[in-house]
Amino acid sequence: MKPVKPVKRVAVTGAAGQIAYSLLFRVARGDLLGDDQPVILQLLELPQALDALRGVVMELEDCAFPLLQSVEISDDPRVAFRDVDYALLVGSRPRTKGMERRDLLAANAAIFRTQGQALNDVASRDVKVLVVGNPANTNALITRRFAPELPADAITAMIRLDHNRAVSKLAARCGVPVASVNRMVVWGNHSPTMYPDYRYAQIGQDSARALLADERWNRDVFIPEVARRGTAIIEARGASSAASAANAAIDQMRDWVYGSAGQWVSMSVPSDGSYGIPEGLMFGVPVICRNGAFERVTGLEIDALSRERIDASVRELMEEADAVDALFSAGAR
Ligand SMILES: NC(=O)C1=CN([C@@H]2O[C@H](COP(=O)(O)OP(=O)(O)OC[C@H]3O[C@@H](n4cnc5c(N)ncnc54)[C@H](O)[C@@H]3O)[C@@H](O)[C@H]2O)C=CC1
Ligand SMILES: O=C([O-])CC(=O)C(=O)O
Repeated sequence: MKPVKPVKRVAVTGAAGQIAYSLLFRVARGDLLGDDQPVILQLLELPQALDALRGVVMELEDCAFPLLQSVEISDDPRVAFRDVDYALLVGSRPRTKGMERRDLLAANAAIFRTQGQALNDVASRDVKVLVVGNPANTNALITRRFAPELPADAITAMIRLDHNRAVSKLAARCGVPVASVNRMVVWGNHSPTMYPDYRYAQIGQDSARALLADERWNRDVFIPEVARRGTAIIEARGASSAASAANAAIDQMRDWVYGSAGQWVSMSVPSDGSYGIPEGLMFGVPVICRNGAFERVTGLEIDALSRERIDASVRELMEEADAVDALFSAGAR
């Protein structure tokens, strides 16, 4: 038996929602932090969802997870975030048919301002925060803006679901196992402007692009279908992706904590100004995780298509950032 480590506190917001219904059970059984890491779950919900959340807690209890030390619930972020080591910010309003993520901006700006302030004031100084709730990149920008005392790289947004979708699609097209694909990149916003980019992808030791040599499939199938996959799932299921989103949240946070074993993974992180992405913008880029930190992959060539796609996401995120500025300067403070 492995030695038992000191307990870690994991906050999850939107804990009575559909993503959390997949996420919490996997965190409690060790999929996030490992099978020798005891956890305390600190769950945040809106007051009207606390009864439903009590039902979820009963189910967690009924699993008798050996690693789950306790579960606390609250409708106050200053309680739910106290001393947390990891925070998964899932709670917000999901997009429904016909809505784009930008439509959700105003409602969510207030939520992520309050939660940013609470993290700033009461979370562990080493906290790692992953924003899942849409519009994820801009919600993360707001969280970061209101948590100025946390380290610059403490807050990331999720683009791992798009990364996983891109890996899966490329593997299927090439008829290879997903595990043989490395160096996939998804740039930009978690929205239809994202840019899934397999120019550097490897299948085993080989270049995917050399193996595939199908630029038409790239432009007409791969990029649009990965970018619109969330919409396709809403249309098919009548609800937005949940189990795959929870899985991606675990993948992104686990790699951040324990490392990506030399693999490139995509994460939305504050831009350092490289690749022509304005500094500070929360933008999907390739990183390698090691020693509890992410390192941006540098020096990739940006060709004409890549420039066009990256610039589209930059424009969209700049517009969202301007809209947030306008909201806060119009009295939301
Ligand atoms: N970044 C990504 O790749 C993905 C993001 N999403 C987004 O994740 C979010 C959650 O999705 P679902 O779980 O399906 O939604 P859901 O509607 O099933 O659950 C959301 C939960 O959040 C709660 N909530 C709302 N405001 C809150 C607040 N201020 N504090 C605490 N809890 C709050 C609600 O009461 C609800 O229980 C949505 O914004 C969705 O669009 C979904 C899939 C992928
Ligand atoms: O599209 C949505 O609203 C849900 C989502 O983010 C995804 O599945 O990628």
